[in-house]
Amino acid sequence: MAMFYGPNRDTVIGPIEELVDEQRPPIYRNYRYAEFQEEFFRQQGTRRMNQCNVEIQKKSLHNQLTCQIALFSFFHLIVFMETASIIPSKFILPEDKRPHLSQVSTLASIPIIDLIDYSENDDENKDDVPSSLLVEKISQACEEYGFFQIINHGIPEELCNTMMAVTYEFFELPPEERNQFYTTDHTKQVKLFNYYLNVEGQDDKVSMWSQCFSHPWHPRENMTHLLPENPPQYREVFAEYAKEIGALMSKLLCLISKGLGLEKDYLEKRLGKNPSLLVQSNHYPPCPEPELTLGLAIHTDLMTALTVLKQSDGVTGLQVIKDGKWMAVDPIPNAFVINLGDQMQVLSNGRYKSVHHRAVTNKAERRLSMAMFYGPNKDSVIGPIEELLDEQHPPFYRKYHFSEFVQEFHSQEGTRRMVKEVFELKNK
Ligand SMILES: O=C(O)CCC(=O)C(=O)O
Ligand SMILES: [Fe+2]
Repeated sequence: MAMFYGPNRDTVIGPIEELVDEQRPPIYRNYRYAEFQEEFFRQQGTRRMNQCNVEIQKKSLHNQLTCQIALFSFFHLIVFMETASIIPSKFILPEDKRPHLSQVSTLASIPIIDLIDYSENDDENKDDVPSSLLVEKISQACEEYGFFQIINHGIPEELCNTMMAVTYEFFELPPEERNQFYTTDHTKQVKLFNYYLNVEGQDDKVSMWSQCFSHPWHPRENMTHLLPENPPQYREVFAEYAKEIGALMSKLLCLISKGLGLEKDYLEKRLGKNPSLLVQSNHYPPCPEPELTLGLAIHTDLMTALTVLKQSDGVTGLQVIKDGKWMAVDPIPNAFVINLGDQMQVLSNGRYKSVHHRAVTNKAERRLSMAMFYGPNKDSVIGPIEELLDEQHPPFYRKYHFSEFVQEFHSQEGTRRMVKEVFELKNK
């Protein structure tokens, strides 16, 4: 365990004047420590930040500043993001990848669907019969937007608020404590990591202005002991939250199955027993230059069928594409954002959309989002649902075991991933 003691960002560093005379002229010029940090980030190659023992010895001809940095780690990246007043070039996107915030539509919105209308009748089996009007609304949202928000979903507001507060507390832990979860090993169950964007024609990857924390959300018994011990309530609150989200996911899968004209338990069965259930919490510190950065790059939720996302109240950041234009998904108090992943697009043979989205940063406030993912069991066979196919509707994808998709996903590491495209048939 290395304990570091470095200068304040504004401290001027250079050869101590008392040690300099005519026989020993200065061999370094003075610099502000912030400038040294900027130079450090500028010199980052394509290495991953998990290489905790990095040595760099490089002479910058430009300013004759020689850096020799040992033991620089992810720890510093976290500290830097949380205290920065200028942003290092490592986070700066090339012009064509920037968010162009003034062009984002704030007037349009994704559908808002009230789940209070869940059931059609009031008898004791009411939960078994979802209202056909609701089924229709959700089906339309899935076809047109691939995204919608739900209100009156039945999950206690206080539990959601506590979950968000405790997750914030996790990201507030001292970096050296949070850092124990940092890894780039994707096989790790519990991980803290950064996303990068590979830019064509550029050696350096651009880092996203966020930190992400991911772990399974079920089965609880298998993983509780792996979750953070700090904040002390994390394990307990998360277990309660996961239980509620699990029940909500079942309802949503039932509504979506009905929307496709299938039995209400079709999708849950098709996705298999022991589905892949992961949570990803994304923490976005305030950013001095929102126009130059992204919190999360444009993506679809590749490995999932369904995502239930909670976002911080009052802080906007999520944006989705609709008709080629970016649209903000402003948070509604006590609502969830629901979106479909690539597995649902394949299952519905392209009828329901997995839509591109991204997260942008802002100067004023930090933001947190918590995405709960529901993906197939690794042995499940995914492909266009047979009942949706006929002569007029030929399959657009070939069938695959989900494990095959996962393998393809990992083999495309470092590229702009096009995974479901590998399984496309010529009919498309
Ligand atoms: O921060 C957000 O709202 C977006 C999160 C997201 O898209 C994801 O975790 O996949
Ligand atoms: Fe996403």
